[in-house]
Amino acid sequence: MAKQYDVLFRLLLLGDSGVGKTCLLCRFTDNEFHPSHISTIGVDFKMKTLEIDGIKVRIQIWDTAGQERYQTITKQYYRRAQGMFLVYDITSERSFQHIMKWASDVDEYAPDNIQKILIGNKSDEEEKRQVATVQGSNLARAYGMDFFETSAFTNRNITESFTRLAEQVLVANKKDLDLLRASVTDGLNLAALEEEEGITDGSATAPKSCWC
Ligand SMILES: Nc1nc2c(ncn2[C@@H]2O[C@H](COP(=O)(O)OP(=O)(O)OP(=O)(O)O)[C@@H](O)[C@H]2O)c(=O)[nH]1
Repeated sequence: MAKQYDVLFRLLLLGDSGVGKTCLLCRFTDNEFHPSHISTIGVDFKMKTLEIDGIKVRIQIWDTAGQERYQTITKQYYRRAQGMFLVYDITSERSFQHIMKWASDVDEYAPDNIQKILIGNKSDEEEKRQVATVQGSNLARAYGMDFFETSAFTNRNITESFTRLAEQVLVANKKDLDLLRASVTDGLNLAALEEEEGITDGSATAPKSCWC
């Protein structure tokens, strides 16, 4: 059967509990938003296929629990990720300060060539803002990351930020991609490699299905 995609990448959403990781994912994959906060337990994932430069990129996006008690579980997922979203809530100074801790966890547990993007979510809540846009962009610059202010509520910058991270991962894995382009069979294809490793099912540790 013909493949539905050329490459498969794994991205992770990290950040404090309540910053909106699940909502960002639901908005991106299902274009839905729900106002209640049901904390993710462990990890869960959703998939979406994008076409970038003629390449069909299947992205598996892992939504991790922000709560401290799940950190031992969630850190086990860092190792096989190619890209990370570090998410804070623009109405929570505390969640912004914690980005440094999330970034240092990524440095410790993720692969060296991991791609990162900083997200300041809930940009629709301007009247409650505690973190200025310039603070976000300065931090992103200090870490060498791109930066987006998003709103899962209004759909602001959602497709843009997911597409940007997927593009960065593509560029970072250019060598594998060149092999993919050159290959005449599916044997060299990253997606096939992932399938062989049996990771395309939804068997997460303690799934909270996206309830959106
Ligand atoms: N106004 C506004 N509210 C949002 C936005 N994104 C998420 N929320 C709300 O913030 C709360 C938490 O959202 P979640 O997506 O469940 O947060 P989370 O980061 O996944 O939380 P954990 O699973 O506990 O780590 C919910 O009440 C959402 O409706 C946004 O862009 N704007």
